[in-house]
Amino acid sequence: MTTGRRVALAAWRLAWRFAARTTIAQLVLTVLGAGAPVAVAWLTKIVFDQLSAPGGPADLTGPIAGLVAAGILTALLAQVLRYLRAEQGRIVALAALDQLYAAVNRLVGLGRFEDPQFADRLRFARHAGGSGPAEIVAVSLNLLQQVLVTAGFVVSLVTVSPVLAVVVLVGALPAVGAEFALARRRAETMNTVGPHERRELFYGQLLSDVEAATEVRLFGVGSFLRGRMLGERRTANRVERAMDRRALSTEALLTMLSTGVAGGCLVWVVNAAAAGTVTVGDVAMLVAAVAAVQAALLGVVRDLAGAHTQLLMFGHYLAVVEAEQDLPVPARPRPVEPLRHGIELRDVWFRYREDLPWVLRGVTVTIPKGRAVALAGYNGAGKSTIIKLLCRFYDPDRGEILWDGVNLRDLDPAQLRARIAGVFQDFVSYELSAAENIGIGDAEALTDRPRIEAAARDAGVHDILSGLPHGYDTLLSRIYFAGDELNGTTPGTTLSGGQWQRVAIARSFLRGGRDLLILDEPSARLDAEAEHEIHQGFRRLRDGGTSLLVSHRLGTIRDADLILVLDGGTVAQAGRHDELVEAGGLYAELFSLQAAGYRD
Ligand SMILES: Nc1ncnc2c1ncn2[C@@H]1O[C@H](COP(=O)(O)OP(=O)(O)OP(=O)(O)O)[C@@H](O)[C@H]1O
Repeated sequence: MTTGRRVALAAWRLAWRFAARTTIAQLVLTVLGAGAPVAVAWLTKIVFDQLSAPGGPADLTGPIAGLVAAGILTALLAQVLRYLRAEQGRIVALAALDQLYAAVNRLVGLGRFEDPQFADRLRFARHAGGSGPAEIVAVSLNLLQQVLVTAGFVVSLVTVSPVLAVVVLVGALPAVGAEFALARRRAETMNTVGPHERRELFYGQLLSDVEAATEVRLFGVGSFLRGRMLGERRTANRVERAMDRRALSTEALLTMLSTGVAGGCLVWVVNAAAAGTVTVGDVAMLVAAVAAVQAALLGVVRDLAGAHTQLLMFGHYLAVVEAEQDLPVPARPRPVEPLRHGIELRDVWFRYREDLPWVLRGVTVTIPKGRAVALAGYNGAGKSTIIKLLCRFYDPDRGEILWDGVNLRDLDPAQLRARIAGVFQDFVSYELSAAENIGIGDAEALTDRPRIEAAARDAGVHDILSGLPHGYDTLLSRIYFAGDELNGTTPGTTLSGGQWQRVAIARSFLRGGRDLLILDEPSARLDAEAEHEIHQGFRRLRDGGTSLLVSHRLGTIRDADLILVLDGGTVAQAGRHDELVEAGGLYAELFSLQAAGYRD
């Protein structure tokens, strides 16, 4: 099956599954709608023939009543069809949107999100995927209508002159070919323009993003970014302009061709009527038929061209919805049991892509249950990478990671992650209420205010949040209005960097009792007193539990049971703080540099 047909069938299947009734209703109205213009042409012919009949006109009540009924039906059908299309569009778009984001959520790893081609597909899918199925159905029904109209008029034309029927049909062929060629080019244009539009959007967002506003102003890079953004737009415009010019010249030629054919037919039929070989009614029929067949055929071609673009867009949607997992997930995963012995990285090699250098080169370490392990090392040494591998956002290229001896690849990633709590270096500040910002750490606790407040207390942020204009219900956002009943339309409030970090920490406290606590620079933005308090909190939280802490502030990891020093993609040193300081080497060097920094 060709890709186009497969995509069209998928769109129909979706429309059928979620909006069968509106689809059937449209189908019926489409067939009725196709009969109306043919009936009007025949009734007109009858009226004209009767008027010019030698014995004077017969009773015209029937044909006239038929014409009035056909006129009313045509107008009504168009309106009802428009409503049904919109309704079907709403129903199917909702289902398509749901399926799209369910598919995005299903992706286990992070790899696809970092793939530019996938990002482009996702953008197209988001943009057109929702409306795609309904539009494809509408285009298919339009096509059906045009084909029925054409067939009806061709049969009618044959009764006047079979030759003319052939001339009208053949005259439309170049238009069919040209419009198809244009459609293919339009699709290529969209693919070329896509990456430029994505970058244009990125620069536009930077220029309007509240987070970036400070640096953009301080560094005075607004004009630079605007220049880049306009550059991308200009490139996209150049490609689109070339396409539009080609379309303009082709369509102008096609219009002249169809007008020529219509004119030729008219001259012939008028001469034939003058010579008495055809009736006045035949002239009326031919004029209506030529116009209708040309319009219908051009409509068919344009619909097909439109369908081509829609199919391409919906093809991107399907590609996302049907995307295979970036990481293999076992059909029958082994249950993730509570950690009993520990997590082991065995000769782990990893790089983010084949064309990028190795980040980890044979890392072998054990994180024993109930122990606090810390990772230290230069920037870019691979500390966060180890954390991402432990959460199975990526798989090692070589070697394995074992949870009590079971390879992470054999576990269900969602179950594995349910056993992990953590604060990430690049934690998210959600544009949600303060309570939701914490509650999101454990979906079950989203409405459990006492638990949320207890977590906030442990993270030292309870007083700050309860002092906000609407307490925990305050929207933490600088860009959205709080639109709910409680807050009316007042703008949201935001927090300082350290306060946001405490909220992220509270989120992790909400997940207390998990088997593994991961802390990647959890206190980088905190003041000294807060850092001290928070680390006390972490100590309590990890007491008896297993934790992995990454911090450049070596003072915060000195009481870890095991410190691993990463260098050059391997574990260069391992031991307790005192042992490492005594042994000399990288850790001792980093520690004495930091200590000197505090003394000087
Ligand atoms: N998503 C990614 N795609 C490609 N390369 C990446 C990606 N994430 C990290 N890297 C690269 O992998 C290397 C290790 O990064 P990682 O974040 O693990 O270091 P780190 O030790 O945590 O550093 P830091 O102390 O600065 O946080 C770096 O060279 C980085 O550029």
